[in-house]
Amino acid sequence: MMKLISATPSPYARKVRIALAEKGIPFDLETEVPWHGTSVTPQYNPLEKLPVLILEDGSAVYESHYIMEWIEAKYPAPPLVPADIDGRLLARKFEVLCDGTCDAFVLMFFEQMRDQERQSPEWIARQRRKVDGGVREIARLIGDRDYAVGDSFGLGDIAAGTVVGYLDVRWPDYPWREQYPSLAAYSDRMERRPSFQRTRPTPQQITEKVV
Ligand SMILES: N[C@@H](CCC(=O)N[C@@H](CS(=O)(=O)O)C(=O)NCC(=O)O)C(=O)O
Repeated sequence: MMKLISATPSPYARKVRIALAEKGIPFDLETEVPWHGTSVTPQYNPLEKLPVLILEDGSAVYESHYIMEWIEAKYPAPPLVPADIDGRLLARKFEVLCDGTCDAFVLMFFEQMRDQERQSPEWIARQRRKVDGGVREIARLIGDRDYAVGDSFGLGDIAAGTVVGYLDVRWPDYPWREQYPSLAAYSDRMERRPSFQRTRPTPQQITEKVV
């Protein structure tokens, strides 16, 4: 059976977990803290990042957007991207926008883990601007739509739903719900899907020095 290396808060890993659940693909979940010396992630990904999908032949598929593309290519039914090229491209654009928003948050999160006097306020402000801009654009694209792309659930919803679900867990004070009530209602609808309910993110304790 395939195995997915994951971490409890990871929005990137949650995308893959949701896709596998929506397609009914069985897999073993291996949860770890990739920041700890005990992490097995580097054995499978030279970039030392999870998620990593380990195939039955032992080979590894890594980088969440590529794992999502791999899953869609190998297990096309039910589709998570539209058949039309513009719909497919828009779904991928959502994933780029949402992954990038998470990336900026992660950079800010770890900068703020540094001793106060070693933190760069300029760097934090730059990353915060990207998180604000990313969430603003996600809210604009979603508007008051039922789904991110077209008229059915898919990759765009997985990407958008996981990034705001991640902010709820990692940055509970971030006021995106007050700023974007339609996005908040959309997120609440997504979180009612069984694939989202089974993959709710939770914080992890990082006990080793990372920065
Ligand atoms: N672009 C990567 C980002 C993955 C990523 O940053 N993973 C984190 C864990 S989490 O932030 O998703 O919880 C990681 O493994 N970090 C370890 C490292 O960067 O060395 C993807 O989309 O898969």
